[in-house]
Amino acid sequence: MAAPRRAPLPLPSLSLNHVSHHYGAKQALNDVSLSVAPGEIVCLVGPSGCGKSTLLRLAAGLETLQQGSIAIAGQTIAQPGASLPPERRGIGLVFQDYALFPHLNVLDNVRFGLSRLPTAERDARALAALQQVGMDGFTRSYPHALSGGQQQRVALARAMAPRPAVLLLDEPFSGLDTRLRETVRDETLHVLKRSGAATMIVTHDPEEAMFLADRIALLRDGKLVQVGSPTALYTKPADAFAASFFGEVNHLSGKVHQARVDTPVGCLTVPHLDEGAAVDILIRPEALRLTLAADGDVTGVPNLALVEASRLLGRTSLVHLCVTDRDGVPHHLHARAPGHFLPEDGSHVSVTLEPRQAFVFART
Ligand SMILES: Nc1ncnc2c1ncn2[C@@H]1O[C@H](COP(=O)(O)OP(=O)(O)OP(=O)(O)O)[C@@H](O)[C@H]1O
Repeated sequence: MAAPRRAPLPLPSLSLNHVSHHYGAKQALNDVSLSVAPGEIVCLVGPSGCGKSTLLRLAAGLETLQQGSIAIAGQTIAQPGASLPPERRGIGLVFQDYALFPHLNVLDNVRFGLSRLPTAERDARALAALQQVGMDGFTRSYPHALSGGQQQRVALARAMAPRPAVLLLDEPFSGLDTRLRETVRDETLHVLKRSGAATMIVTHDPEEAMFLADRIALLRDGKLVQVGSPTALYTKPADAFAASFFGEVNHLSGKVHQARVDTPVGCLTVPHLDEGAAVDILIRPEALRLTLAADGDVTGVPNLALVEASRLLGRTSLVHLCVTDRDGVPHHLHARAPGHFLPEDGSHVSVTLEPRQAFVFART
């Protein structure tokens, strides 16, 4: 019987293929391949200097491609020696500083990118884009009279008004204070999703990436470390760097014995690692579940820990613990408990380890 015919997968709106880039002797990107599907949001994250902005600038055409190729909707738009200029790529750009024209009002800022359309259509499109971001009440205002959040929304409307297939945003929220940033990025997420554009966002903030992204691309020293859903990067990190990048971790070390690794708070099974291998153990603070030990004699309490300090951090409590391994060596660990859980300094707790939030990697 013939196999059922499947609908062809849509072409990715943006694909970067084997892209490498040097600034003089400095290698900023090393063989990076990444694609963004229509309607998808991909966040580029990584520590400062890892090459995020360079990748975005290459996609935008603001940097000349040296190695690899870039395609939009399956058409190559850049390869070494032959590149379409930024304005002919069908890309919308939003930068950290919004880059609005100070001498143009809000409506004219948004109309700017629509010069090829008849006037009536230009106005209608610009207004529609401003409506999408809730700024249609400010058409006659000038950028200096707008707050940072309002300017950011106008910049987004300007980038979206020509209905580009690809939107590129470089640290779009970093100029906003914490409160405003949360509101604006929530609104932006919904606007971007409605736009249907393939969107690539550069951010150095892992939490922001987890909030916005359908997929996250984690870069380190110009190389892709891992690409996947926020859940995959958080729960199945590719290495110790990826595990530490998306949240605090406790670091321990150990050795594999009979497919297990012993820690002062319990055993972890590691069938994939070689017998005798030295390993790094990374445990998220929320993986340590605490139970108060009864007052008095605590001998025999499993995985006993001494409470050194505890602090309420709002929705969670952070408990500083001292645990002792089999050799009597003390280790300082952080545990995070939901809600209000503040055992007294000097008291004892029993610790249970949630293995899904603990990661073991062979030491390299
Ligand atoms: N124009 C340039 N000339 C020389 N080196 C550069 C240039 N632009 C970037 N670099 C270097 O290339 C590397 C990657 O820079 P890039 O700006 O892409 O990193 P990034 O991840 O965006 O960093 P940040 O988060 O700090 O903005 C860094 O080491 C940086 O110093």
